[in-house]
Amino acid sequence: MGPVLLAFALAVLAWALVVGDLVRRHRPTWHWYLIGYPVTACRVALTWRKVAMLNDLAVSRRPPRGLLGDLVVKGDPVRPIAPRTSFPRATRLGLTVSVRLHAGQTPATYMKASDALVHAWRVHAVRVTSPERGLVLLSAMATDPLQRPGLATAPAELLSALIGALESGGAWVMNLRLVPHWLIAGATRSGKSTLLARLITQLAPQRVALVGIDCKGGMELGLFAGRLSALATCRREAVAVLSALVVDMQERMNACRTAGVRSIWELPDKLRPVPVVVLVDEIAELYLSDGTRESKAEAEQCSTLLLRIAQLGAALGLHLVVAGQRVGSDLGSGVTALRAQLGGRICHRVNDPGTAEMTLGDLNKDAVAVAQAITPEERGVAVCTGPDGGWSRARSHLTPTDEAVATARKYSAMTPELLTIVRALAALEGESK
Ligand SMILES: Nc1ncnc2c1ncn2[C@@H]1O[C@H](COP(=O)(O)OP(=O)(O)OP(=O)(O)O)[C@@H](O)[C@H]1O
Repeated sequence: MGPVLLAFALAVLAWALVVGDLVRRHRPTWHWYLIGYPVTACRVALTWRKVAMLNDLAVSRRPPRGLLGDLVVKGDPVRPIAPRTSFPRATRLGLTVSVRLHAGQTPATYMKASDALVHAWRVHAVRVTSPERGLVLLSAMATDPLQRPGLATAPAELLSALIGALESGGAWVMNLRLVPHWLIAGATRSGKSTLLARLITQLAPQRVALVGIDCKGGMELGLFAGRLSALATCRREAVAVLSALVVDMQERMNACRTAGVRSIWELPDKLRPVPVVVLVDEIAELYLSDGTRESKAEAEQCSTLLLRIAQLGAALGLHLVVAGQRVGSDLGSGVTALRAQLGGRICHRVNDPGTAEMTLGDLNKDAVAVAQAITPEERGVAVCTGPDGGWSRARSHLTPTDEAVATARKYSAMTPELLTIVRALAALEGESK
């Protein structure tokens, strides 16, 4: 009987392994709840004390010095106590543990230890947040949720665009009413153009004017020309378009002043001008100068005009979405000043640490580190800021170019005419003839 039983046990084990592997591949959530979560929860419980001690999360109630006879001796604190944790709670493909902070500790200490937790718990990532004073929440993710993000949904609102999915599984939404201006950074092939295409397809069906500034000869934004109220393809045209927008902005200001309101959103529907979203592809093209006086003057003009629109445009329905491969202070002080006005930030994979720092550094140092860890294979993955001041990893929904172009064409009849800009561009054309 012995060998028969052994063979039977081995067969059951082999069957369980095969079924387990099938479930893991085809039903990862079931696999997580049945096997992954219990195993990881045990790992959290068994390793917590050791990880806490090795990463300075544990503290000793006794002072690190004491008296030995007449001698004062110093040494490592004895019997350090690890912070109290809650029972690990399962989430979809992850778990959360809340930790009560020792007096004097801050969430930053836990952020530093997150890498050690990743290895000890054998999970994809651990994020640290602080939902209330004295408490940190450690959220562990078993796998990268952005590898195959689900299609998130969000309510359709004016000036709001569903861009993709957040690491938490929620919808990644760019709402220009909540955050009026945005900076998007990313190296070549990181997913910037795909994101801009996604934004255009989402805004195209709305009563919104889209203005493009693409000084790479209009190669990217030119594809959507049918739905653009104006397109500048060189810096000279950009200056004309931005100057016309500033004139338009002054008219909007006058309209608000006459009606005694603070923003165009308080104007009656009949009087409210159409909101304008200015999309700038490759910001560096506007700021770089070849050293000639004319080029320097143009760069300075662009810088001043963009800054004016960013400073005053939000209440007047003028919004900036500025994208670039490299955003650094070497482009001039104007870029740093502009960045301060662009509250929304999106950072894809970047080539230089300076760009990640410039995009996210003034908001959150941990977000910079996470953006720098995005690999070339993770196209469309970015670190984005939210309206509440927080940040998250996210991935845009892949919108193929032909689909975006078709959508722009479909809604081309909805393109509002911005007369000031059309006249400015016509005047420029007249000058060059
Ligand atoms: N969200 C995404 N999911 C999957 N693939 C993506 C995603 N976004 C972009 N890609 C892929 O990455 C490639 C590069 O994307 P994209 O052209 O948008 O990059 P880019 O940053 O604009 O590059 P460049 O500056 O050279 O134009 C494309 O082939 C696209 O299919």
